[in-house]
Amino acid sequence: MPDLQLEPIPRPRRLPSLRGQLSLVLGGLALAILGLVGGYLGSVATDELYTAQVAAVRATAQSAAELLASQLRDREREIELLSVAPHLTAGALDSALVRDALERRQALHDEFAWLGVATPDGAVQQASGGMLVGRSVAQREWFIAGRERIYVGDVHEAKLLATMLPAQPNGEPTRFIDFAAPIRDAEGRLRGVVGAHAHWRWVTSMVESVTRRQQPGSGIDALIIDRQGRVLYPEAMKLAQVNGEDVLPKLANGRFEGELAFGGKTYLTSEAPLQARTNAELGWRIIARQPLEQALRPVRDLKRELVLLGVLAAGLLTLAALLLARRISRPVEQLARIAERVESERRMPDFPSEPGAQELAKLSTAMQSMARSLLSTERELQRANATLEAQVQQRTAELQAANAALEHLATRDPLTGLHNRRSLDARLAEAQALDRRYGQNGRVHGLLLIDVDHFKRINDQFGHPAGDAVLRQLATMLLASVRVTDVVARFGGEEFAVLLPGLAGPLEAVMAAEKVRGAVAAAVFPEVGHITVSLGVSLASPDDVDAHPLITRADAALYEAKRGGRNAVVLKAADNAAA
Ligand SMILES: Nc1nc2c(ncn2[C@@H]2O[C@H](COP(=O)(O)OP(=O)(O)OP(=O)(O)O)[C@@H](O)[C@H]2O)c(=O)[nH]1
Repeated sequence: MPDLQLEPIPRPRRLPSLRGQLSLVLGGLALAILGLVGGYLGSVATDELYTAQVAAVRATAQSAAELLASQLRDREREIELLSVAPHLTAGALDSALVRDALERRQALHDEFAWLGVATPDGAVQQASGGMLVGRSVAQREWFIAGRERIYVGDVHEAKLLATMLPAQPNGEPTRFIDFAAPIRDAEGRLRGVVGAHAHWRWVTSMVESVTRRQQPGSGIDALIIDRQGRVLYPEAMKLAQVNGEDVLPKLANGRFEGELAFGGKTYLTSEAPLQARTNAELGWRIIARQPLEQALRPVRDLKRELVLLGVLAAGLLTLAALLLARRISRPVEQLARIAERVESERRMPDFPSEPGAQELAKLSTAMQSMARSLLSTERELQRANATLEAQVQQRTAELQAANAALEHLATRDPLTGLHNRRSLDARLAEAQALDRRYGQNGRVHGLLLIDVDHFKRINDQFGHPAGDAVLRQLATMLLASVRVTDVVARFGGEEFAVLLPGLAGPLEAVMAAEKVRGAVAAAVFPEVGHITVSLGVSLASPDDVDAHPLITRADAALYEAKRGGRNAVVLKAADNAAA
């Protein structure tokens, strides 16, 4: 199987988290949409509000103008009806009936300060409260006009009546607007003039009632200006204008419309003409105005509310974006953790049962299958590894045993189990090397060569197997007679050798040889009886180039022992050694 070298997985560089990116994108998107939609709706709404404020100001001006026009027309009709009343068109103008009629009218309409009738030359004949009776009104505008037609006159300060009437509660001078109509008899001849003075306060209170109806705190007020552009109402502006102040704005198109500055303050302004429905051709204009600052307050309030709402919505959207991002990223993070656990714990973890989305479910299933396959492959590999290891151990043991057997075969003699000649040669070489290295302390190794005396006869007399048995018993005896550090070997045929390492001198070697000789001579060999051995002894010499001279010397010594009569030990020293 080829060795799979896997590239190490590169560590990813530090990236922003999926959750962070999702939050940023979703939150940013939500905020952008909110900003666009909010901005658009805000601008539409503020435009609408501004238009509504303009409409409210215009409606105020128109309402006040219509109310005034209708009320003036009613009073005008009242005077006209009075002028055709039977007790005025016929009968004496100074009768109590006339006065009664005038006072009834006054009681009905308390805005009338004075009602009276005058002769065609201006002498007052009868009047409410008897005021001005007998006085002349011939020079008064209302009288002059009233002789000809139905008249509604401009506002003016009371002259003759000023002292007769109670003062105005607000301290303003008593002002009137005048109504007059000619009194004619059945033939259409002028019998006199009926006139009435209505309080100016009645007019202003009508305007005030309209402005009062507006939203509290709206700051809408109204002005009345006459044909010549003089302010009639309110009183403070009128006085300021009389004193030469520039109380009215400069008009570009002659109309009080739009944003105009009154005395340094900007107002949203609209005007309505007092419609001349009957003979009232006063030419007044009713101007409604609202401080721009107050007109724009709802717009500002709306903007502030929109901003607050926007911030709140942005907060909620951001929260929603965070939650959504968390909902999307959590299963992914969970799967990543599971993958890490598969790697670290090497077991199948629990996968989420509800991954949250179809794609995530697919990913989860794919990861499960991958993890299962990986873990199962790994387990198989582990099993195979374990089997392989056991096999390797077994094979190693077998190999070691075979090696040992081989070693035994190579180094041991099959009949006796002793070292064979090859092994002895190796040990002799080793002993020589050791002597060379550590020989300074005088210790040397020696060699015994042991040969059974007349072994041929044993074979001949008792048979070859009995000879083998003698050889095996001899091997056992040799092993028992020498030190464990000595090496006993079968040298060949019926000849044995003993390597004696670390000898203090030749005597020690001879003693070992004698011990062997004596032991063999004393031993009884089954079937064969007694036998003897001859021994040649030699000690290694520093002059020996290898083991061969040592063996030659031992062999020579053995030969001498045989020749000397057998059952003997002969030492053969090296040529340079002392015998
Ligand atoms: N039974 C048996 N005999 C062996 C073995 N190896 C050698 N021999 C015999 O040992 C005998 C050795 O005889 P010789 O060399 O003539 O020496 P010997 O009879 O011992 O006489 P001396 O050594 O002179 O005392 C031969 O007859 C060999 O056949 C063996 O493994 N088993």
